[in-house]
Amino acid sequence: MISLNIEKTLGFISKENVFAYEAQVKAAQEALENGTGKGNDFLGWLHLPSSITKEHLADLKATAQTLRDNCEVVVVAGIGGSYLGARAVIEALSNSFTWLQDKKTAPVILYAGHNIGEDYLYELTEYLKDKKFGVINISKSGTTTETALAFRLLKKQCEDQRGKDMAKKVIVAITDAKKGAARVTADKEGYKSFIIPDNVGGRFSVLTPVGLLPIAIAGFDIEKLVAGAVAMEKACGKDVPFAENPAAIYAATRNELYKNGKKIEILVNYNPKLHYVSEWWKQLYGESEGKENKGIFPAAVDFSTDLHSMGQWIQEGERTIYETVISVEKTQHSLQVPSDEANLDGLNFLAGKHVDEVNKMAELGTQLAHVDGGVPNMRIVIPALNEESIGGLLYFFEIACGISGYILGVNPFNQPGVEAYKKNMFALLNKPGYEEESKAIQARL
Ligand SMILES: O=P(O)(O)OC[C@H]1O[C@H](O)[C@H](O)[C@@H](O)[C@@H]1O
Repeated sequence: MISLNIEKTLGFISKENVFAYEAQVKAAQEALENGTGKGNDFLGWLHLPSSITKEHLADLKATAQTLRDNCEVVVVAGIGGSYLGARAVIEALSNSFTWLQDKKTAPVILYAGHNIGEDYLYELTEYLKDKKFGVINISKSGTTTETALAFRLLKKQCEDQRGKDMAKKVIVAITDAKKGAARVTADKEGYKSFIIPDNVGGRFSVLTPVGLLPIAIAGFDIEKLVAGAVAMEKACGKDVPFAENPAAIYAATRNELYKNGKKIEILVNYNPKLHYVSEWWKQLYGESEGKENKGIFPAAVDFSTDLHSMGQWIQEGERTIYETVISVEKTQHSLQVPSDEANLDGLNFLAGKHVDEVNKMAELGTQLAHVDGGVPNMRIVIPALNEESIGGLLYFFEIACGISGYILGVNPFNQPGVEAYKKNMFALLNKPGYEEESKAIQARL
């Protein structure tokens, strides 16, 4: 189970003021439960973990097995909420060098549709030329340009290389039940498909097939992942007293920090495998709260790596930041620093210590230094990088985000601002239906 400690924020804000949010948190929890708040048509994630059935997981696992049996490589095509959750979990749980290992226990998972890089796509398609590969086409709207473009290339390549029949077997669609081009294509081509429920927004969809299928293909236990989320659904439930509810405390603390001029939250990890959990978290909080000219800016660093690049700014830059550290209690493997008679590097004071002991002292030393430098610090501890912990962590951030957004007074479940760039891009590319916008934008250039 994860735990949250806010002690090191309390030199900057008072516990009393954090606890003064109790009523607002309660109101937010009730609005979520009763569906009476803003964006209430997007609350399908709230009790999603506990509503996932064994049959659904079995269906996902069977499809995962088909791809595992028939593919050396699986390309996950998606962007934003249709990509980051799967990548976050897969990278958190995978061996860091998995793609370099000769003996593979699962297909290599690659990603596409999350950029419009010509070189990226060229190099990907080149790499896939002699590979038995499959594709998961993930898009809630079914019309996202980045994903659709990548899928057009990959679909053709898969059919050309593997034949239409095999392509049908190893291409899976995860999209809306009825609308969008991805649905039309899946139905027409007869792909196996999974539905993204209407009431679950992209950034809250990691525990739908959007996340679960790629995670299962990568060889991880989706039952345990969901069980971790179910446990957290209970631990963060609306009837859990404020002081014992980590999501309530996190939501209250970050709002109080924001009120006190801390406009940027830096999510910190001390384990490179958590990099994409931070990327996922950035979308979750950025799209949920950054609106109406309000919202904490979600940033992230990987320590100790970034202590050697961003450490200076964090220690002594503008004091508008606070840190939320994700600390992993136990490592998966054991490695000790060897002793060396010559001690030329002067490291014998570390001999016999586990690498993680050094890491933990880096973490503690950094926390104290940053607090001394004027940076409030929260600490989330997860037991280990395993399915249960990660499932719990993801749900914890989701529920805290819903509460936090309601406290802030915004609709945490829409993202109207994302359309602005798309409109301009379509106008510039002369997309049919954008004739007026094309004329208007051309006049501005
Ligand atoms: O799943 P899709 O419809 O393809 O959307 C993918 C992503 O892109 C959109 O522009 C939104 O900003 C995100 O919230 C969404 O997760």
